Amino acid sequence: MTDPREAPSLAEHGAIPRDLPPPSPLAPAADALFLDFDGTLVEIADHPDGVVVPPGLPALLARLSDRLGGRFAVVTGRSLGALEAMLGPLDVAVAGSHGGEFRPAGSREVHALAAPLPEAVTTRLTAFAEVHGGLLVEPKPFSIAVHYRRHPDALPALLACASETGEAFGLKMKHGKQVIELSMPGSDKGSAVERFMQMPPFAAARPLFVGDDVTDEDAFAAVTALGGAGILVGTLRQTRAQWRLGGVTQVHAWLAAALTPDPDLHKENSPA
Ligand SMILES: O=P(O)(O)OC[C@H]1O[C@H](O[C@H]2O[C@H](CO)[C@@H](O)[C@H](O)[C@H]2O)[C@H](O)[C@@H](O)[C@@H]1O
Repeated sequence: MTDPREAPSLAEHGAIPRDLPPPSPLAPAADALFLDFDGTLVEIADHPDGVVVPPGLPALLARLSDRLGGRFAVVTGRSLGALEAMLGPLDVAVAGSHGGEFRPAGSREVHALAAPLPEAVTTRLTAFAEVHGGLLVEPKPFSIAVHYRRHPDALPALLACASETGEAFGLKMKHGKQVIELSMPGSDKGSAVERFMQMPPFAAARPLFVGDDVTDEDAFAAVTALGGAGILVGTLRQTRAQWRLGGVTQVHAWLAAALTPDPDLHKENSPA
């Protein structure tokens, strides 16, 4: 089996993703592609604002969307505002704040898939961060992130505070890469993918989701349930993804190769 679109079920391979084989071109008429941002399209940096965006990345995203007839989206934990602050205005479909914000391709109208985060949550976590060495708080419209990368000793206290705050406000807690996030219920990356897949031009396509973080697991589960496959980026771990790419460099190489026109496509589509 060499095609990620023919991924086996988890039971068949014991939930250990296999290295993605050399890329076959994305099938323009059949595939939908969803990409995470941090740790997938850009390398992880010490600070959320310290990420280095490769100069050709916005153009690459546009080409992927064109190639797939619009069945393409970036699905990130960042707010859409933060994403576009780095990439510039995007015409492709996007979902932000871990599925809380959703925008179809070619539109500037953002749809909310969750209720807004109560201001009191930001107030509470900001106060906590101040007395713990100035932890970095990143409020978003439908979630909030507290980064402990520069203050790892604060993690036990942060977990306790986040857990208590999550219970008090009915929020979901996620433990990402050196970050604790609290999100409004009712949305995650999986529900964002499901929402896209209900809409034209996504409907009936085979979805692939490429992501590195535990917060991408909801999306891996969603694409698998829809007949597609998850592609984990980075080191091996327990995951719902079926396939794996070694890192950001390998993701870019895979995307570049997947964009290469399929020499057999014309033959396959030609009448006998
Ligand atoms: O869903 P993603 O696009 O992967 O976003 C997940 C979170 O990414 C950002 O934080 C992570 O990346 C930072 C920059 O490399 C790094 O400093 C931090 O430690 C990571 O957790 C972003 O700041 C969050 O809002 C996203 O939810």
